[in-house]
This record gives sequence, C-alpha cells and structure tokens, in this order.
Amino acid sequence: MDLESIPGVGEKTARALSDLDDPERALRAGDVATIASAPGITQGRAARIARGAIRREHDDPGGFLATDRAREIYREVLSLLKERTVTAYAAQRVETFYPSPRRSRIEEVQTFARESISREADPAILEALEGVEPLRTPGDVRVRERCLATTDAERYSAAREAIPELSVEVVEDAQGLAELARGYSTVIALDESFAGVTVEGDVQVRPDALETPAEIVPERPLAFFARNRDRITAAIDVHRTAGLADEVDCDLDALEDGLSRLEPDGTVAGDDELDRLTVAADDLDAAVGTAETVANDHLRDAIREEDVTIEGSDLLSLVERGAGVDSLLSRELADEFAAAVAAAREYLIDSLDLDAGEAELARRIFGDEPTFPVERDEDATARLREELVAAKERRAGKLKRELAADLADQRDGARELVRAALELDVELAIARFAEDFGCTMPEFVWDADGGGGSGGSGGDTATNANTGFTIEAGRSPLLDEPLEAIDPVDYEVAGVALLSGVNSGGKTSLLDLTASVVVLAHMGLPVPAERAQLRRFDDLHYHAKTQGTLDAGAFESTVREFADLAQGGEGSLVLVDELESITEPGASAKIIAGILEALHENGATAVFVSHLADEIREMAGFAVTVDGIEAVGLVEGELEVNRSPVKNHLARSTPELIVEKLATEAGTDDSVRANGGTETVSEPQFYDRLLEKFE
Ligand SMILES: Nc1ncnc2c1ncn2[C@@H]1O[C@H](COP(=O)(O)OP(=O)(O)OP(=O)(O)O)[C@@H](O)[C@H]1O
Repeated sequence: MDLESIPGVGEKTARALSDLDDPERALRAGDVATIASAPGITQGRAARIARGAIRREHDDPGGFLATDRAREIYREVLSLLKERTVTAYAAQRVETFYPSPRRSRIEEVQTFARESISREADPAILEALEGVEPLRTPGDVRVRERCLATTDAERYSAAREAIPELSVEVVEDAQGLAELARGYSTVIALDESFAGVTVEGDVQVRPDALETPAEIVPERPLAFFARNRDRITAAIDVHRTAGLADEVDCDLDALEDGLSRLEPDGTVAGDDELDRLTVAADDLDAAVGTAETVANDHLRDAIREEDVTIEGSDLLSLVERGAGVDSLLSRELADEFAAAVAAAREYLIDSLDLDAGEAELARRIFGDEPTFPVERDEDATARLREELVAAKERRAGKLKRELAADLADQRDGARELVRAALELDVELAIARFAEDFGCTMPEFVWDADGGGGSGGSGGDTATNANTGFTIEAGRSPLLDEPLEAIDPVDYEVAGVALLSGVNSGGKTSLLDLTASVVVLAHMGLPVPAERAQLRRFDDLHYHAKTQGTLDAGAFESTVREFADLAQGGEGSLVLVDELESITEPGASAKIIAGILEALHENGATAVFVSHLADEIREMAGFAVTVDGIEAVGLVEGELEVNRSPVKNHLARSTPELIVEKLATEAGTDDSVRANGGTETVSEPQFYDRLLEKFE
C-alpha cells in the first residue's frame, strides 16, 4: 500500500507509519490506537489518517459536512457515541466513523452497525471491558545466563539476527566451548560438528536452534504474555461474560491456565519445587548461621552440665604441649559434640527442606572434627549454594520451556481475543446509543450510481427528486431531556420546503433532528427514529439561526455564501434556521425566495424555518411547500403544540394565538361606552379588530 496516497499523509508521516508492525492492517481496521503509536503521531491525527485511508478506499471526495453547524452536529452525535465506550481504544476507533456520500462506505459500516445493535450491553460485560487495552510489545529481552556458540562466521550473523536475546560467541573448538561453559550456565552449540563432544558444564548441541527460538529463548513468548497478562485475562473475561467464547479461534481455558502460571516478570509461578529451591538458595546463609548457633548452644549446655575429671598427667601434657581444649573435647565430650553437629545438620536440612543429594552437601558444612565453637566450612557452603542455584536455574528453565511451548501457539489467539474484545466495545457503544435514543437502521433509497463512482452527484435524479427524507417518530438526541420526555416527531420533505410555526414549537429541534438523522445515516449508523427513509446526499449545509441583524459586510458575505450554495445542488441537503433576521423583513423575504428558487431549480432538498413563510411563498416563482408546527390549544395559558409539522399548512403565529386567547377571555361586548361624551372602543372590540387584521 502506498501510504503517501492517503489524503493528509506526506512523506514524513508515511515513514512514521511504516515503523508500525502492520500499518495496512491498522489502517484497514481503523485501529487508531495502533496508528497513534507511530512516532510523532497524535491521536487526533491518527483518527484523521484513518479517515483518510477510508476515504481513499471508497473514492470519497470528502466535504459532506459543509457548514460549521453541520460539523457541530457531527461532533455532538459522535460524542454521544464516544460517551458510551468503555475503553480508550473504542473511543478513538469511533472517530473513524464519519458521514460519507459513498454508498460502499455507508453499507460497510451498516453491516457492522446491524450486528452491533443486536448485542446486549450487559453491565457485567462493560465492567469486564474496563481491563482490556491493546496489547503491548514487550521491551527488549536479554538473557545473560545462556549463550549461543558457533565456529562459523555466517552462522554467527544468522544467530544474532534470529535470537537477539542471547549473546553469540565464536569458538574455535571444544576447548572454546569448555571456556564458555565456565562463564554461562548453559551453552548452546549451533554446529553439528560438536555432537558427541563432552565438555564439563551444561553444553547442548542444537543445530536446529535458530528454527526453534521459543525453545532456546522461552523468555521471548513469556515476555509477551507476562507484559499483557492482565489485558488478555480481561479479554477472556469479556468473552466469557458476553457468551462469545465460541466466536474466537482460541482455547480460553488453556490460555487462562498458561497465564495463571506466569509471574508479571516472566518467570513461572506455582511450582513447589522451584519455590523450594529459590527459598533454599536465598536463605542458605541465614540458615547456616542459625545451625551454628544451634550446635554451639547445644554444646555449651552440654559442657556446662559436665563434670570433667582430668588426671594430673593429662593436665600436664595439655599444658606442656599447648594443646587446646579441642583435644579435651574430642576425648571427653565426643558424644556431645557429635550430637551438637547432628542437631545443626538436622536443622539445616529441615529448615531448607533439602533433598537427599543436597542434604549430603549440607552435612559437609559442619565437619566431624570436634571444635568449639562449631563453625561452618565455607567451601562446603559455597558448594551447596552453587548446587541450589544451578538446580533452581535448571528447574526454572525447564518450566519456562514447558510454559512457553504451551503458550507460544496461543499468541495469535490471544491477539485476536483482545482485538475482538476491543471491537465489542465499539459494537456495544453503538448498541447503547441505539437503545438510549430509540434508534433504527435507516432505509436508503439509492440513486443509480449510488455515489460509488467518481462522477460525484450523477445518478438517477428522477428517483431522488421525489425522495428527500422521511422521519417517523424521530426524537432529537441533542435535546437535553430524557427520551420519554421528548415528543416523537414525524416529518417528510421532498424538494424545497418552508417550515412555519409557533415560537418554541420545536422548529430548531426539528432541524437538529433532521441533521442528526442524515449525518448518522451517512455514517452508516442507526438513527433516532422509529423509521427513517432518505436518499443519499452529497453534502449537508446547515445554517443555524443568525443572531440579530447583520452589518453590511456580514450580510454581503452571507448572501455570497448562499450564492455559492445555489450553484450546487441536486445532492445537497440544505437546512436553514430563521435567515430573515439578517436584514429587514421585506428584503429578507425576497432574498430567501430567491435562494429557494435556485435550490428548487437545482433539485436540492431544503428546509427553511421562517416566520415569514407567507411573504416568501408569495414572492417565490414556484409553488413552494409550506409546512407548519401548529399550536393545538392553550393549556393553563401555555401554548400546547403538535410538534410534527402539518404538511402544506401555514401555521398560525404565536401573536395571533395570544390575541385570540385574550379575545376569548374578554368575551363579546357590543355596547358603546360613553366617556366624557365621546364613544370609546371596548376591550373585546379591540381584540376583535386585531384578529380581523390577522385574517
Ligand atoms: N419534540 C420535542 N419534544 C419535547 N420538547 C421539545 C421538542 N421539540 C422542542 N422541544 C422543547 O421546546 C423548546 C423549544 O424548541 P425549539 O427551540 O426547537 O423551538 P423553535 O420553534 O425553534 O423556537 P423559536 O421559534 O423560538 O426559534 C426546546 O428547548 C425543547 O425543550
């Protein structure tokens, strides 16, 4: 894959990406977390790169979100989705969902989304997901007690390449091997020619070593599993809790069993013999010291209790020969001495839990020759220590090789397991979003080219002209209310429509709903409605309500913006909220009528919210549809509205309804009141007069 052909990826970024293990997979999978692990690439940039790769794959020209408000809607729905992810991975991954005008992209995500919404987001699964993170590559492993040896320069280079964890030494002959064996616990000779050579120490002849690195350096697979143990365990938990254990090609029980035998530092846990040897080697010095004390206490007590009778000649010879008390000991207290040494040996063997061979070495630490105080033999102690350490290493090596052999084949399975758990988080976020906002998958009415080609907005316009969008029982996800408190809204537009209605009737919310449905649908995701049908759009232009009258400069640029918009067309969806406030009402109506005409002629789909619908309709050179959000009545002085617009119906405005309300409250009064000789208009008459003007 030519990385530089991805939009937004230059030479430097392409170089950074090629540092990744498998950049193509990461890009194809939208794996933002992995992309962001390339040097110098932030998460935001990684998400843009992933989107760029998707755009290139689907030949997507981009630019669907054509205005600030359209981009805001996208960010808002995206953050609602993100809030429902558990892992940082999934939060980044959802950033790769973006509205695309390409049918192939929409359908690709739709397949994923359909599967997603069938999932049940059980709280136990969400909890289990908390421990899942992308797998880490272990740091460099160095093993110092083992080395490789060869006589051959070429094999030397191959060995360094294949097994960088060990040092590789060049030797001339068996003599060289013997020297190495003195410095390393294990020497692995790579040359066949060494077969049968006997050298002191642990020297193995393994011509196949480079092909079986996991046997030679079991530390390699173990380091991978040790570094990722908690993440893999969490992923196992996720699969079990979600009942998905059968969906992955991985033996969860075997993997779990292997992981349970692994310590975080890559050593093997749970082996009694290794534990015994480790403790014995570590505690040897302290135990020998205590054994000395045991012997001496014993002997001291014995001496204290003893009445030693010594003949004068003996005493004389002792004094004359300068003999120490030792010879007296051996003669008079031989039994006590033997008992004291036996106690010391027994203590040492018991406390270190030594086996028969080790016990034999341990006995030599305390000699049979009587002395007082009893002292250890340092050489014998060192020999026992060497034996314990060597046995410990042999045992640890054997266990590592066994565990590595058990786990080595599970590496791919573990990777898949973690990947699947992370993807499940994305799926569950979509499922929860769909559940929380009452969503369904939208139905697209595809045009002939489906937006799949490079020709842009070609296609079967005849089909599209009659298909804008239809929303049934839609609830805007941007309303800050619980789902139950939101009135479901139906709305359908084909071509260009004006939307009139009472103040606070929900016109802006309806535009937000429409924009959310259209953006989510083009992302390939479920939309917040009981049913939604729409055509494929090329772009969405959503203009929020303009605050206050614009000055001449701002007005000019706004009109220019609309001139641009009027050029485009057939595949555009244009949503505009109360544009009239940009200038005085009469002029506004004319401008809006002009824009609508252009959009109508171009075949665009548009909804313009306006309080000037009537005036605009009169000025427009075509029969523009006017829909209305109506007040159905007054409840405790408040207008109650039907939030679904009535088609082809100009809704009465709020002031009119208020006057009507006042007129009803005042009742009728035909009498003419005299006031200082002149006749005045009564209150009911005044309201009636106002009402007539509204007709
Ligand atoms: N479908 C709905 N269900 C429940 N409440 C809604 C709904 N639509 C809108 N509302 C409520 O009505 C309020 C006003 O809505 P909105 O701003 O969309 O009305 P509007 O017609 O655009 O008002 P204006 O004419 O003042 O611009 C919202 O803040 C929201 O609380």
